[in-house]
Amino acid sequence: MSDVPPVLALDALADRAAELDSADPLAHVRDRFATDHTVYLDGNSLGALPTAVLPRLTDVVQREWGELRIRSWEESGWWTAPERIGDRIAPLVGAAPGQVVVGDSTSVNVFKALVAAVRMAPEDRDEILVDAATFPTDGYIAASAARLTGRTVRAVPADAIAEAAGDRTAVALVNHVDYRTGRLYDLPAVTAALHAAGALAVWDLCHSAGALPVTLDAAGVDLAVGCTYKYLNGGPGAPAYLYVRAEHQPRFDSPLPGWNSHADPFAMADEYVAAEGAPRGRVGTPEILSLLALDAALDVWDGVAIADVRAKSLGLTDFFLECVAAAAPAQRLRPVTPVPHAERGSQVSLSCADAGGMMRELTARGVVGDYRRPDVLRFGFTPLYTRYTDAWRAARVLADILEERPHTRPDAHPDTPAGIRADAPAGGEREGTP
Ligand SMILES: Cc1ncc(COP(=O)(O)O)c(C=O)c1O
Ligand SMILES: Nc1c(O)cccc1C(=O)C[C@H](N)C(=O)O
Repeated sequence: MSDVPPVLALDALADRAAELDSADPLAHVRDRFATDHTVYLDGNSLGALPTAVLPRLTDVVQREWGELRIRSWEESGWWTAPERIGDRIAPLVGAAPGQVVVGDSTSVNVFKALVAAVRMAPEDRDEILVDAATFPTDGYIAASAARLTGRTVRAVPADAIAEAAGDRTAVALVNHVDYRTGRLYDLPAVTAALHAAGALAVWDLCHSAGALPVTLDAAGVDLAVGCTYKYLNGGPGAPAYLYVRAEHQPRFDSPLPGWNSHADPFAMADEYVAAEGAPRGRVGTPEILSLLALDAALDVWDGVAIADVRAKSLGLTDFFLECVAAAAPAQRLRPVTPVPHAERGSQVSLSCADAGGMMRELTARGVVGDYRRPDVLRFGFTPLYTRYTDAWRAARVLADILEERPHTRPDAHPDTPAGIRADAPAGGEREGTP
C-alpha cells in the first residue's frame, strides 16, 4: 500500500481518465446520444436517448400515421416491424436472422418462453428451475407458468443451477447477469450442463444484451428473452424480444396465440393455425411508436463491434473499481460485483451504509445511478456513451459525500454473499429510479 492519502490517489487518477478517454475507440459514439453534464450511470435501468429517435418518431407520427394512416401497416412496413427489428437485435445476441421477434414486455415473453418450453419437454419432467436471486418478475411469472402447466418451481442459486438440474427438470430460467450484483454467469457452460441433464435453457438477457457478447446460437440456447430499454436504449417501456431457436420453432406452442401469430391473420379464421418462424412468438398488434423508436435507437450500433463494447465495459468497470478503492476503504464501500472479468457484467454494485440516502445525495450532485435494497448502490456502465472521466467523477463525488458523513459504515452480512440479506424485502425497489 502507498502512503499517499486515498483522496490524493483518487485525484491522481483524473489524468489517467482523460488519457483513457482520448485513446477510446468508441469515444465518437457518445455523439449519437443526447447527453449533458450529468454523470449518467443508470443505463442498466433506462438507456439514454439516441439523437436519431426524435426525428424518426416525428416522421412516424406526422407522415406515417398523420398522412398515410392505415396504409402504413403495409407501405411503412409497420406490420412486419416485430421480426424486422428482431433481425436487427439478432447480431447483438449472437443469433442468425429469423429467430428474434420484438413485442410485449419481458415479463410477457418470460411467460411465453417458459410455458412453451414446458410444452416441449417430456411430461414426466415436472419442475422448472429458477435462479433464486432473479429479478422478481421472472420468479412471479415462473410460479404462474408452473401452476398453469401442473409443474413446480424450484429456486436455486444461479451458480448451482447447472448441478441442480436433473431428470425431473423440464426447463431452467437463468439470468445472464444478476441485476443486483452485476455478476455474469457462464451462458455456454450452464446451457451445456442443462442439456446434459435433458433440460431446456431459457435465458433472461436484460442486463447483458448490448453490453457484452451473447452467443445464443453458438451455445445452443433454446429460448431467450430480454428488454430493449437498458443497453439497447429503446426508451421507457420499449418492447422486449423473444428468441426461439430455429430448430424449436415448429414445436413452439405459444400460450398466447393471438391473431398476430396466426399463419394468415387477415383470414380472420375461427381456427388457429400458427405462423412459421419467429412471428409465431407474436401476440397482438405491435406497439408501433415504441417499436419504431427502438428501430431508430438501434442505429447507434452502426459500425460498432460488440467486442469493442465489452473491452470498454471492462475497462470502465476496472477503472471505476480502482477509483472507488482510492475513494474509500472497503469497510465503507464494498464492491459486490465480482472482480474476475469472466464473472462481471457491465455494472458495479457497491454495498454501503444508508445506500438509499447516499444515492439521493449522489443524484443531487449530478451522479445518477440507482439503489437496490437493502444496501446496494448500482452503477451501470454503458460503453457507448460513458466516459472514463464519468467513472472518475462518480468516485470523486462518492468520496466527497463519505467525507461529509464520517460515521456511516456498511452493515455486515457475514453469512450472505454479495451483501444481500436473506431477509431482504422483495420488490418495492423504486428508490433511486424516478
Ligand atoms: C432481469 C430482468 N428481467 C425482467 C425485467 C422486467 O421486465 P419488464 O418490465 O420489461 O417486463 C427486468 C427489469 O425491469 C430485469 O432486470
Ligand atoms: N423497467 C423499469 C421501470 O419501468 C421503472 C424503473 C426501473 C425499471 C427497471 O428496468 C429496473 C431494472 N430491471 C433493474 O434491474 O432493477
